[in-house]
Amino acid sequence: MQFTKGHGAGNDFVILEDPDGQLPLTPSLVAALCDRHRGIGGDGVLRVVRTAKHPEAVDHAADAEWFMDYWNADGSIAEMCGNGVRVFARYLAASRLVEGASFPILTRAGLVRAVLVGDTIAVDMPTPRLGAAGAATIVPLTFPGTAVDVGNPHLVSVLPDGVDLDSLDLTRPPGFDPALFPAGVNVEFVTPQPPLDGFDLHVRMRVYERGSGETLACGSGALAVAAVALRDAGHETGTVAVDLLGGRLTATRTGAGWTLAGPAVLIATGEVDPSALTPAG
Ligand SMILES: N[C@@H](CCC[C@H](N)C(=O)O)C(=O)O
Repeated sequence: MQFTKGHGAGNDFVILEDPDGQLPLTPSLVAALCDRHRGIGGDGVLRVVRTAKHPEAVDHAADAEWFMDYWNADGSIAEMCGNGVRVFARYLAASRLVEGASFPILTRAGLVRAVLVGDTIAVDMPTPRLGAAGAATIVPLTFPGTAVDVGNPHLVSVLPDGVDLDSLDLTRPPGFDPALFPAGVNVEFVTPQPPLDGFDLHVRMRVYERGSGETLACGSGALAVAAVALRDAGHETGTVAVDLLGGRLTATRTGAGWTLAGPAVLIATGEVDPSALTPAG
């Protein structure tokens, strides 16, 4: 099985090109591929499949040629991946599966458009929808937060003064209210940062991702964090610098919608023998 490995701000993916949707991809194969000791290793899998050839996407075949079939490292499926979609775009362009520097991609959270500008890729993302108040627990502490829907679910918690972002133990999943997030949630912890030239707001965040654990970056999470930061600052629009363990992402809200910009890098290609992988679980 041919694969490519890539990452966006350290959020890393195994990319499988499967234009006709014929790969027998299963949760256990995805988990085995993403295993960092016995597999290739990754926070998730991006299957590159023609929209016309995927049952979840075929109705939108006229809107985009390619569908991002995204899987988390544990083999679960998610609606959106903000870093994944940039890496997906980089792969499409590098493999000459698309023409030009701007093209649509179908995701489970809807149609987006990627624009390639040098090392950076900007994607017009789903508008984050702010929801109910919630809370994230890292025993013995509980942090109030806000539910944010970016196509996938997020819980954004701005840390109170005196709590050091770097001190949080994210080796285990933070607790959350399952009634508020019946399908699970990605949990972001945030601290405001000093102003930065060229940005309206500047924050740092760490994330515990549903299905993948703590990752170096989460693009949809950065968008959720930016939406909360703009709300808290009383801004209708603006550009937010979001610093993550793996680097900086830029989230911008204009009157026309939201854009997420950042790096996307392909680092390797190879061949993996699925029969040599250790089944997950
Ligand atoms: N890392 C991604 C988000 C991937 C999906 C997430 N773990 C979920 O289950 O919703 C990003 O960059 O947005």
